[in-house]
Amino acid sequence: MMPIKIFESERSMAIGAIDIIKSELQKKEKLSIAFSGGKTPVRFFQLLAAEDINWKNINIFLVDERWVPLDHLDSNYCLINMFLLKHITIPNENIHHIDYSPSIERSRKEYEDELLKYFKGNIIFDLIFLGVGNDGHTASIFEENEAGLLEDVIVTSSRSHPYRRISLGMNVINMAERKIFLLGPEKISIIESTISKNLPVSKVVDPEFLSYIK
Ligand SMILES: O=C1O[C@H](COP(=O)(O)O)[C@@H](O)[C@H](O)[C@H]1O
Repeated sequence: MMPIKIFESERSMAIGAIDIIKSELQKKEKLSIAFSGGKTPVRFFQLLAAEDINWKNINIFLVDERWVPLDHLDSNYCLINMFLLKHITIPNENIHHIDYSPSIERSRKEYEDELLKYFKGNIIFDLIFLGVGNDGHTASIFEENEAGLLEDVIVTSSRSHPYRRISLGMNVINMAERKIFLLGPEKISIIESTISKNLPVSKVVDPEFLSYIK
């Protein structure tokens, strides 16, 4: 059984996640945070947007993205923008999205270069918020994407999911100071079975799991 912090409701899980950001902000002047997309973090984004936070001190990054334009409804950036970014006051330069460039390799490289520039060569996020798919994928790292996992930013795809993807590599995820999974109640059994099945989520070292009861 993996240690999972279980909250009473989706709202209290979101508040738990916000408290992590606030407590890190008390320790550090500036924070780098990478957010995942998907349905699970929507409530978290909505409540976070209403918080009194000095966003000038936070740089926001994407954990992963589908290779689609930023205003495409399947874009993770589009979702984060809809529920968080457009409701907060944050300098444009603090938002680091994964652009839809003419080739996917160019999108990957541009994002990698941006990360290397921001982190001065050593990509160590303060916080990474992760999700898990029903098939045990995390970020956009699927079971079939064993190759290239050591690179900082990778191009991935899956037979069972639409679009090619761009994702932080597992090494970069594991270098982060804290890796926090937000899980709907239906994801608990998935998490519990990932280790025996060796699914991508089981490769995250020292993860923190937050979930809630139905
Ligand atoms: O494909 C993705 O799915 C996961 C999980 O999404 P959810 O809708 O089941 O919460 C997400 O973490 C990832 O960012 C996204 O690209």
